[in-house]
Amino acid sequence: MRVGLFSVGRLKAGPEKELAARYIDRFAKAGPAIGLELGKLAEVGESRAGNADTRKREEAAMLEKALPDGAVLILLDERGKSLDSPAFADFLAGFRDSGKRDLMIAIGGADGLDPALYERANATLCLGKMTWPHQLVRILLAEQLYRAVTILSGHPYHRS
Ligand SMILES: C[S@@+](CC[C@H](N)C(=O)[O-])C[C@H]1O[C@@H](n2cnc3c(N)ncnc32)[C@H](O)[C@@H]1O
Repeated sequence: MRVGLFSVGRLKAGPEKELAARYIDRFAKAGPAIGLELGKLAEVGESRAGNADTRKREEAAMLEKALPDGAVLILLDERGKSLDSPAFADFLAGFRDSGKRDLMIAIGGADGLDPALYERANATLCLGKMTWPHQLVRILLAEQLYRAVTILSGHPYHRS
């Protein structure tokens, strides 16, 4: 199964971009052995429309364009469901084992994600109850994807 990321807000060159890329690269290298491949990495700039509802609608339209046909859509939101790392690994493996070809995880911009996306999404997950900037969310998610692969493959990176 290909695991892609959609992010509103571009990462500038610097330590956040480097760290996110480091974990994405580790995920890309270790994932195929357990049936998880790196999918599409879609990064779009924040909409500049006049109000938050319009901005979120425009950003949601960009997400719809980037979504592969039939993809599982997972939203990240501080009000979402909290999973520990082994449960996140099982969550991914469940979609993989049910034969899904693509799964895309979406991170919103400063306004968050459009409400319509929550109806379309297969699940909404959180990385704790605090609100993080999208740059840090990208890093946290990338690390958890790599960690999930190590859990599923029995690699000692994750020690519970
Ligand atoms: C700065 S936050 C936007 C907060 C916005 N006020 C809202 O109501 O959603 C940018 C994005 O980072 C992600 N995010 C921030 N904190 C998170 C958390 N604790 N768990 C999961 N995702 C989070 C979400 O995708 C969010 O849309």
